[in-house]
Amino acid sequence: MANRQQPSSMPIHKYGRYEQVDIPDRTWPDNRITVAPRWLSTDLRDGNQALIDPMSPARKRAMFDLLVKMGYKEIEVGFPASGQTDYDFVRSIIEEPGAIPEDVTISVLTQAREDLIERTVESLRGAHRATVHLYNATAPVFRRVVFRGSKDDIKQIAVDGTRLVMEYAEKLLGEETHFGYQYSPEIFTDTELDFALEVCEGVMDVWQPGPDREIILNLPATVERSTPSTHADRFEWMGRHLSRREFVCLSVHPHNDRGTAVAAAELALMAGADRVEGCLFGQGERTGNVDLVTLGMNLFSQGVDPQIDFSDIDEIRRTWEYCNQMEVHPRHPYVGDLVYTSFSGSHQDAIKKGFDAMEADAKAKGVTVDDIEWAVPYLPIDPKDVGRSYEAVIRVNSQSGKGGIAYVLKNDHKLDLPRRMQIEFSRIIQAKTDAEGGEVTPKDIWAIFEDEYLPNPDNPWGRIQVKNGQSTTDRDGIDTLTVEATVDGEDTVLTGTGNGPISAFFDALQSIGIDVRLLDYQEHTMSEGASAQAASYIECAIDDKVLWGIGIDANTTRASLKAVVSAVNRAAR
Ligand SMILES: CC(=O)SCCNC(=O)CCNC(=O)[C@H](O)C(C)(C)COP(=O)(O)OP(=O)(O)OC[C@H]1O[C@@H](n2cnc3c(N)ncnc32)[C@H](O)[C@@H]1OP(=O)(O)O
Ligand SMILES: CC(C)C(=O)C(=O)O
Repeated sequence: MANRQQPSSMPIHKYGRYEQVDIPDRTWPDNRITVAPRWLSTDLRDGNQALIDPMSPARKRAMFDLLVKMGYKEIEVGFPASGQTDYDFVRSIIEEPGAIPEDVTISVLTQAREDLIERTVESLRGAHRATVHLYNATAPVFRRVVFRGSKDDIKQIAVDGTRLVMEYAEKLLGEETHFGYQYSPEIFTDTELDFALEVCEGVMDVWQPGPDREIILNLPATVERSTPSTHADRFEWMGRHLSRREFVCLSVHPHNDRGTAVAAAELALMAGADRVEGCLFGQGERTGNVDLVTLGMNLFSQGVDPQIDFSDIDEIRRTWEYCNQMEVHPRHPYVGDLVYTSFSGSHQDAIKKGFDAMEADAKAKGVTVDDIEWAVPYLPIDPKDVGRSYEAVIRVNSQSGKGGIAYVLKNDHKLDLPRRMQIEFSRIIQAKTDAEGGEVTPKDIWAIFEDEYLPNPDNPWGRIQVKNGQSTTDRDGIDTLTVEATVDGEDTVLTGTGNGPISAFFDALQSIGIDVRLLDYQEHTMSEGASAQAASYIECAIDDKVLWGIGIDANTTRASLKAVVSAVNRAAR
């Protein structure tokens, strides 16, 4: 196959290849995610530490309450030794009765330095469920550049740090605190696997995990540098080699430097991870932490309960935007303004047909559309499930076709245009978008439709305005129609006969020199009940023109006569 790409002048010599894992009998590709993992939100820690303007106490509290309301049971609430703001926030939620629900565990991060550990553990006094999360970098470049130490020195930092956490917890925390421990070898993904394992084992030897005493080993892709598949290989390798595996909660903490954090988290779960750390909408250092909303909604869209409530996604977004003082991108999966919207014709056509088919399938089964499997093309989930309406599903511009325009008329005005009329009207809209560019809103579409097809009582246009009509049918089924109308500004009475009101009206129109031939006729009710309106569509040949008219009325005969008038007036317009 020909590839005409040419070498670029980019300085590729500056970058090394990421090392693969030797694990030919990997099993993760065959696994599926069938249940939600444990989630930890680090919005208040990793998310917060990446903000230009870190959250104020009020913004932190709003974020905490949102996370609790959504259903997160593990929440990293800060880095209390970083300063007074984080410390005070942790104290405030512990001290306020009921602020932290019984089943929610708060977690706090610290470096492996004694003074910081003491202050960190102290911040948790009185908490019901709390975890101290200790980290130190283990990756080669950090050993050399940051700590300037050997592997043994670096392992010792982790081991000593763990011992100090236990000592201070023993000293400062009472019986009321169900105390947990988490350790992270920083940039796990750049650390030699056997060394990462050795450090984790050293930490476990101190903590002594066992029944009712789990340890969380969190393996961060602090900077994402490999493909998600290699990331998964590393998780499978660790899962196979860790001792005391049944007491280890293996946690994944991807960042999004390559833009594949979501995939990295999902593949790590397939490779045995039990828990995911991330932030809402992918907030976090640089390109962000993995996006917990996308991960949760990906599960939902596969029929797996994320155990998190995303049903009011716009409220979640509003709170998030207030807390972070940032905006969610319009293309952000599941929440962006444009993610349930199609502009292009073929997408809109398929969406409209999809909605119609859903309705028909549900009707055939005698259930509602909410009871059958979602199958609308181009919409991975039903926008209604996250609190969105169908209003924005189709938006019309120069890339749109008849299906989209017909969808708007059906959805907003209950008008189910016949196919050839859709084509006719979409040409009218197309002429506008070609001439003016930009979007044509549903309001614009309706205004154009009304102007094109319906009488305007304030400013009547066209040769004929019908005021009243009466029809009688004789024993042979012949209709006689009498119509009071204004024709070219003159009040007049038109009479005609035919084998139905429409043909009688055509006959009446012959008397004023208008020759109309019926090509197609369709009608439908627009709503249920006594005050139901009907819409009639008529396609006729008038002189050398073929065009459609529409009539809307509570009475179907009147609706059909109005449709004829609509077509006749359009022909002369
Ligand atoms: C990957 C991550 O996201 S990790 C979390 C990072 N988050 C944050 O750093 C936010 C909060 N941090 C802070 O407020 C501050 O860094 C503090 C208060 C914790 C510490 O501040 P300072 O004492 O001024 O130290 P500073 O931030 O410069 O840290 C560098 C020192 O800590 C050491 N260090 C860095 N990480 C660790 C660690 N995990 N364990 C032990 N020591 C560490 C470095 O080697 C360096 O030591 P040196 O001064 O002897 O060279
Ligand atoms: C502290 C650790 C888990 C971290 O935030 C990272 O490595 O990204």
